[in-house]
Amino acid sequence: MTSDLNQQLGNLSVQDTHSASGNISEGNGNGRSQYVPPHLRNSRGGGAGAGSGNDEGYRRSNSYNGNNNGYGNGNGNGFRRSGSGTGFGGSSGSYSSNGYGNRSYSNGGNRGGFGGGRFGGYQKPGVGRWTDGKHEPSARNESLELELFGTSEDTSFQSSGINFDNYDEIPVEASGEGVPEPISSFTAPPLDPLLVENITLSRFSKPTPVQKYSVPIVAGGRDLMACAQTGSGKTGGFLFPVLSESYMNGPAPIPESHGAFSSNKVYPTILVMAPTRELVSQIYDEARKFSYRSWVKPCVCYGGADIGQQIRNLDKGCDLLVATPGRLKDLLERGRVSLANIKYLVLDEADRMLDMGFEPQIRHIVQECDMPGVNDRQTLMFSATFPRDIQMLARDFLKDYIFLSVGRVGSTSENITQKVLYVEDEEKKSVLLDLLTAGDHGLTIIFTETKRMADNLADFLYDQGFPATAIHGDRSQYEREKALAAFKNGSAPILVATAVAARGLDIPNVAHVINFDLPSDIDDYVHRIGRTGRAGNVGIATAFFNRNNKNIVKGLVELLSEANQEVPDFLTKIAREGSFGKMAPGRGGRGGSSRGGATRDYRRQGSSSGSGSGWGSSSSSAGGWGNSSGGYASNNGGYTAPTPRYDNSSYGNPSSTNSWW
Ligand SMILES: Nc1ncnc2c1ncn2[C@@H]1O[C@H](COP(=O)(O)OP(=O)(O)OP(=O)(O)O)[C@@H](O)[C@H]1O
Repeated sequence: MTSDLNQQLGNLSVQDTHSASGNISEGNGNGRSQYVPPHLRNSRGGGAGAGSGNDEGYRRSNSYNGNNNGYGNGNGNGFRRSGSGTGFGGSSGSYSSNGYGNRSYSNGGNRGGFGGGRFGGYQKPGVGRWTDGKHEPSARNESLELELFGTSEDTSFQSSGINFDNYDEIPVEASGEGVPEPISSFTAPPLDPLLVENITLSRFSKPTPVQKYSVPIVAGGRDLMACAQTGSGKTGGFLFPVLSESYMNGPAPIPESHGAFSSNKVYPTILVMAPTRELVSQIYDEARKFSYRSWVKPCVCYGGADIGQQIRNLDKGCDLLVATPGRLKDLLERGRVSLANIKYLVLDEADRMLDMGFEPQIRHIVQECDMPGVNDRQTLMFSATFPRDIQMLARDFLKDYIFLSVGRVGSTSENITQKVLYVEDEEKKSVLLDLLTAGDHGLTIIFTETKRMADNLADFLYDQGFPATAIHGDRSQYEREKALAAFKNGSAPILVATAVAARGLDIPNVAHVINFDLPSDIDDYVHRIGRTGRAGNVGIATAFFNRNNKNIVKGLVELLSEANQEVPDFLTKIAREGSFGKMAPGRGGRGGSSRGGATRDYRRQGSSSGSGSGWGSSSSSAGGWGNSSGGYASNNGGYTAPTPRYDNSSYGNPSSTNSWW
């Protein structure tokens, strides 16, 4: 695949030139020679047979009502998520909502009959219980297993790739007092046997580095801030230990002050917060797998969806709540959720949540509601990037924590072959078409900076005969789910996305990520390209760079170098051009210097790492780049210190007034 790309890029002749125009559309001899670049169409008297032949002709409005394009509708299921995986707890209407799993019936702190005797012995398939201080897993259920775990042939499930074992080579740094020894395999003990069975059903044969460390850290009662490369199993990194411990220890008793029969309120043991709907849905799907047959019932809540339905699902019981902060705040205000029993608080993509302006909601949820204080819960933060200022903020949420970094903080996986092309804005569509035409890369995600451009580009590609769909914050939840489903099932193998799809999404077979527009923050680049090259699979990331992206050039050069990727000459040259002190700080800007030093465990700044693993000195390349108190990089490269880069007015998703997403 990589050699295909190289050949393809060679044909494009854009690597080392500042002008990619002119001959790109001609003479690549790849079977789409009739294609005329859109920006040249008028001058050439219209399209030569490809697509609609006019730039104005992007037929589709934002509404995407689905009847003019066949976007992914080949499967006849109307893009609805299949019942599997997103059933919100999925029980049929036959359960009464009161008391089903309601811990107010528990006895002496033990979870009451979750599906147990209170229903004449009926136990919902795949749902265990905690009775009299003991965990009673349910019997196995073949059809549910098939739904949750699929088969090894099923390509809609991510399987680990040829480079999976290479994760073991990545240097790990764990700082903090008393770091426990990592585990080396999924065994019981130390893991709970039921969890090990579920891991086996998931066809995971050995833990990734972040999982190896997180299991004993959490088992030892410690808090954790974990930073590991995209696609390296962070979700399991928090789910495995918190589920395992929960299976062994059961739920906490409901505080007496809450009354014995506080109906209509759930008391989850585990709370996972993440920034976007798609991500919380995905975490929920994973939680369903690993909580199979256990007493732990997962639920998911996010904005933009019917809150009534979510409340009805909560009423059926909720032990592990996965939520976006905005919706959770709403549910807390309505008195439907109590956090009094939280033993484990997980913040996934923590830096992004703060970046998006979620900090007030998160602080409210964590510090001003009824959640146990920092000393009475365990708190885990996970991301592939941890800017220094986010680490500083974490001081309020974590206690005596272990800072774990697998590889250099914010680094990209070597499983991703990165290419940077110099492409002027007006030439991007041409180059994109040639890239898409020249290779069959499987599923491709194309990132744009604005929602408008995402729509525009999806329409353009569609008109050019490329089945594309779009996902961004202005689309309804239904449209977003529909687009993702069409992308996943391959009926629209090109997804044009804004940053809303940049984080956490784990879609099998994404072979190519194209940064049509580069982000203004290098961390965002790291997450975007991380949609490919996951779980040891290989992938390609191509970026269109021009002088408008100068603000991230230094971070980009550093990233490419440390991931052993080719650094094009034009990039090195621009990076040397010297005026960077004035520019937006890119990665380091949210708290400091450049990529290197600013992002290690801030508690150890200036000390040596002690890992002896080539992890090296800390703040090597500050270079007057950024400043330690700097604000967020704004879209246009200026500083706008206190303002969140994204407005989160609706579901914690950037608002429609902000054209970014
Ligand atoms: N131990 C394992 N063995 C095999 N596959 C695994 C293992 N752990 C996780 N995976 C798979 O690897 C893929 C990536 O995992 P995950 O989504 O947790 O990555 P991540 O580190 O959270 O990435 P991101 O930073 O993008 O959120 C998933 O498909 C997951 O099922």
